[in-house]
Amino acid sequence: MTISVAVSGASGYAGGEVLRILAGHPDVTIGAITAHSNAGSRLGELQPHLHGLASRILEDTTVENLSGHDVVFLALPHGASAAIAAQLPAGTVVIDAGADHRLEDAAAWEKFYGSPHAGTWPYGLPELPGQREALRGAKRIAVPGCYPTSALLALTPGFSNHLLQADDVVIVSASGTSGAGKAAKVNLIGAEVMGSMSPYGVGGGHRHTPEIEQGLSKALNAPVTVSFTPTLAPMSRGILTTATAKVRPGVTEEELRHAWTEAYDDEPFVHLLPEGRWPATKSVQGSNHAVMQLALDAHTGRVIVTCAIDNLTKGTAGGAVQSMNIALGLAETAGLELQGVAP
Ligand SMILES: NC(=O)C1=CN([C@@H]2O[C@H](COP(=O)(O)OP(=O)(O)OC[C@H]3O[C@@H](n4cnc5c(N)ncnc54)[C@H](OP(=O)(O)O)[C@@H]3O)[C@@H](O)[C@H]2O)C=CC1
Ligand SMILES: CC(=O)N[C@@H](CCC(=O)OP(=O)(O)O)C(=O)O
Repeated sequence: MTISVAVSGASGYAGGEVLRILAGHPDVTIGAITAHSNAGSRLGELQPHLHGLASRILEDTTVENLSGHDVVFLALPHGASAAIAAQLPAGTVVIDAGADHRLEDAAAWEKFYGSPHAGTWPYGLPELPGQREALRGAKRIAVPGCYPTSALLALTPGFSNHLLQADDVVIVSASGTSGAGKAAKVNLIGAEVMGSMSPYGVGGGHRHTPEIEQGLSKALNAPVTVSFTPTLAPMSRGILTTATAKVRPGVTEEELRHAWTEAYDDEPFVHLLPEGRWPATKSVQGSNHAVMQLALDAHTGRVIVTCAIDNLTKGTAGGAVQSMNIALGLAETAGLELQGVAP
């Protein structure tokens, strides 16, 4: 079976990463590739690493150009995907890398994104409880944000097994600058970023806070509140998330390790590392894997979980392709046999 796929936002980081993965996918042919200001350009000028697709021309991102494919990936700025998605045929699998369809709470959407809520689609993080089943046969998929991917993978086993307290969750993440997209911004230029680290969105203001709270609250089946601080790190890609929460009285490190092992032992892309080894972003760079480690800090009664992903792969395009594979009944790992890189 060959699946025809269109990729919008193909000049950007997320769309480019979708193409990098699809170029090696055994069941896919790449149809239309579209952009906005770069429509009309050769892909090779904008994504020089995609050698096999270099001569392809970017078309305008229109419903007409995206129609007629089995699957459409939307890798567009927030707010741009909902209008296009609404006009694509109901039978097409539409996978939105943007935030438009992630949140269930319309008020939270309006507060953090400042526009009307477009609705909620099945969430493309199959490792969450029940989520793989929800993605089977899905025609619309919301790809999680990159920070929520790492944070939810880090803490979900603790909440779904009722091992953690819900009101004192602290998450600090460091991200490579590609997480901010390809458009030129002064805070992302080399002189600002190289050899320097700085937080942003401090004090509950980051739009991924409600997305993380939504996921953890579902895992616990009760409200979870989160303090989330993102940090810009001097690297091009990768996320290292450190998530901590108070454990419930009497919970031991052995119980914690057992819960995380049970959750991820059979997962092809999520790994609790052997005891004593801690995650590094480089070991997952360019791959769809997430690696994590945990410890119980007996002094404060907190579990510390550190999780590394590649923001563009497991955090966006890899997760998107993994979800597509599940939705279409393909092998879940198809096209995703990508390894990390050595230091
Ligand atoms: N970067 C990351 O780590 C992650 C990104 N995402 C999401 O993926 C989406 C794309 O992000 P990213 O690739 O980083 O961003 P980029 O800025 O790198 O790319 C944006 C893409 O959208 C196109 N575009 C810009 N404006 C419009 C418009 N008005 N209508 C249609 N297309 C438009 C651009 O085309 P052109 O270049 O031709 O102007 C470009 O192809 C976002 O929603 C983001 O939240 C999700 C998880 C992680
Ligand atoms: C470094 C950086 O700027 N990161 C982005 C998150 C990127 C991402 O995953 O999320 P979305 O899909 O929700 O855009 C940010 O903080 O907004």
